[in-house]
Formats: sequence, C-alpha cells, structure tokens
Amino acid sequence: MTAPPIVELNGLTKRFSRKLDVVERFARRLGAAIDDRAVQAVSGVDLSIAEGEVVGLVGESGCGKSTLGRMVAGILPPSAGVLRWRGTDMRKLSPADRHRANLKIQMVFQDPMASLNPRLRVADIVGEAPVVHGLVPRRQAEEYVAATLRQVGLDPAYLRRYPHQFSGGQRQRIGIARALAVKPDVLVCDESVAALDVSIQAQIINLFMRLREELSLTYLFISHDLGVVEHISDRTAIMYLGRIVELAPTPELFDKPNHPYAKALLDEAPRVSVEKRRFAPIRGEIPSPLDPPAGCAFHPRCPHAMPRCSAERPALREIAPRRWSACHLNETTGP
Ligand SMILES: Nc1ncnc2c1ncn2[C@@H]1O[C@H](COP(=O)(O)OP(=O)(O)OP(=O)(O)O)[C@@H](O)[C@H]1O
Repeated sequence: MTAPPIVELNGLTKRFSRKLDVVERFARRLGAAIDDRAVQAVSGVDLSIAEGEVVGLVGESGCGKSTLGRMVAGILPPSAGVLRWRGTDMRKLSPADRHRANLKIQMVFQDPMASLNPRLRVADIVGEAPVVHGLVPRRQAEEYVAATLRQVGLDPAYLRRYPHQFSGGQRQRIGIARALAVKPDVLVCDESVAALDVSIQAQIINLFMRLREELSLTYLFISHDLGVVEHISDRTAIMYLGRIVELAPTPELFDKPNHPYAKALLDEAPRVSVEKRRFAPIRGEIPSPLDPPAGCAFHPRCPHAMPRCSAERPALREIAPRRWSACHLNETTGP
C-alpha cells in the first residue's frame, strides 16, 4: 500500500468577513450603502503534497498564497474544506494528536525582524517552544539550541545575542532554527528569501535544500519569484485569485506552461538569468477578491477568452499524467 500524502487539501477555502466599524454601522443605519462583502481569499483548493516533496506556490500579490500557507500551517482556520495530515482529516484527530500534527508543520516567514521577538535572546527564541511542548527538558535546552544553531550554520556562541545583533541572512537562519526546534516534518516557507540580497538568498536556499536531505523535510514554498521556485521545487502550483489554475512537475511547467495565465507569467518574465526571472505585469488589473469575475477568473485578461469562459468556471483537470490545468481550451484544442 502506498503511503498517503503527508498533507492533502480538499476544497480548502478561506473567506475573510469584514467587520464594520462604528462609523460604518451608523452610516448604514442612515441608509448609506456600505460594502461589507467577504473577501474570498482562497477558494476550493485541492492539493496533495507527498512526503519529501518540494511544492512551489506562485502567483501575483493578493492571490491567496499566504492565506493558503497559513491554513496549511494551522495558523488560520479554513472557512470550508478539509486538510488531511498523513491521510487523516485534521478535524477528526483528538486534540492531543491535532496539537502534535500542528507542531509537525512549521512556518518560516518573510521578514525575520518582524517575526522574531526583539526582546528575547536567541536561546529563548529557539529554545522556548521545544521546552514548552515537552520535546526537550529545560536543563538540556541550551545544549539543544546550540545544536539547532549549528544545524542552520550559526555559531552557537551567538546564543545570548538579540535579533538586532545579526545580519538579515543570520536572522533568517534564526527563524529557520526556531521552526526546526520543534522537529517538524513540513516547512511552509512564505516568501522566506524575498527580503534578502540575492547572494544571501542563494545561501538560504542551499540551507533549505541541505535540511531537506538531512531531515527528510517536505516543503510548501511560497514565492512570487519564479526563478527561486523553478530552482527548488519538484512541482509548481500557479495560483490566480484564490484558486490553483495549473499544477505540474516544475520542469514541464516552466518548459511548456498550459494555462494562459501561467503562459503569460512565464512569457513575460525575462529569461536572462534565474535571478532576474520575476513577474512582469500582465495586461489588465488583477480583479478584486471582493468581486471575482464569473466563470474563469482570468477571462477578462485572457487573450484566448471564449464566451464559455465568462459563464462557466473551468475545473482543475488532469490533462496529462501529473499535469493539471483549469482551462476550457484543453477541451476544445487539447493540451
Ligand atoms: N486577515 C485578513 N482580513 C481580511 N482580508 C485578508 C486578510 N488576510 C488576507 N486578506 C485578503 O485576502 C487576499 C489574499 O491575501 P494573501 O495575503 O493570502 O495573498 P498573497 O498572494 O500572499 O499576497 P502577497 O504576495 O502580497 O502576500 C487579499 O485580497 C488580502 O487582502
């Protein structure tokens, strides 16, 4: 029997409802039209991640990447849908097992300065969670933190320092050490190298890949940087306005994207060098998640849009082995 995916999402959805402030509530009572529609940040995402796999998640700003990552990491509760951990619906786990499963999925954030408590020393930033969660006895915490720092390439002599005494790259290593300290199986990296200089980015990416080998880690790697995602991901998912529109093995997707949105992203991205391959603007504005277009959300910007595209939302379908795309064109012209 094959093992179930380590993480599996079925129909995962997140809506953010907008709370009206006092003035807005008063204005509404007086008859003013106040917009209180919910933001549909993530809509019905299906995604399976195999143990040891690196899945890259890319898309323009506001398409729901961080929200999806936060749901996977258990930081945000989904509004609908199912998240399975090693084959079991998270909601069906006992509170103790759910807690253990949540610890197994850790997040590494973009801005280490904002995500590290400036008043805590590295020893506490990295050592607190494993002690609190009973993974390490308090008397061994310092030794454990020193070993974790070594694992991410930091000198354990820095244990008593504060975050502001480190460079950006070193701070990100501390953020990674903090995540590793609770012995996760999965890292959700949310723009984890975006704030770093290119040379430091390369070092941190190499660190992620070394840790993948050493600790058999699985990654959901969120980035707006196509070069980084192409470099490190086994498969890449492209998100547009809350949905995955294409999912494929990375070399195939970058070589021959299927979805018009994926094509537009890749065609317009300069291919001069991996470092420079970033998003270039695509014709038209990204629509508001408050009012997503009917049918295929990409149709107002799509050069191939047909009447059907504005009426009927295309499902994400397997168009070839391991290649998934959500486009009506696949039914008319073939992939
Ligand atoms: N806490 C929140 N309350 C209300 N709306 C939110 C909240 N968090 C995110 N959103 C909205 O949900 C949508 C998706 O946001 P999200 O941050 O997930 O996108 P993203 O692709 O990660 O963008 P970026 O790359 O800019 O971080 C956006 O329209 C955003 O404004």
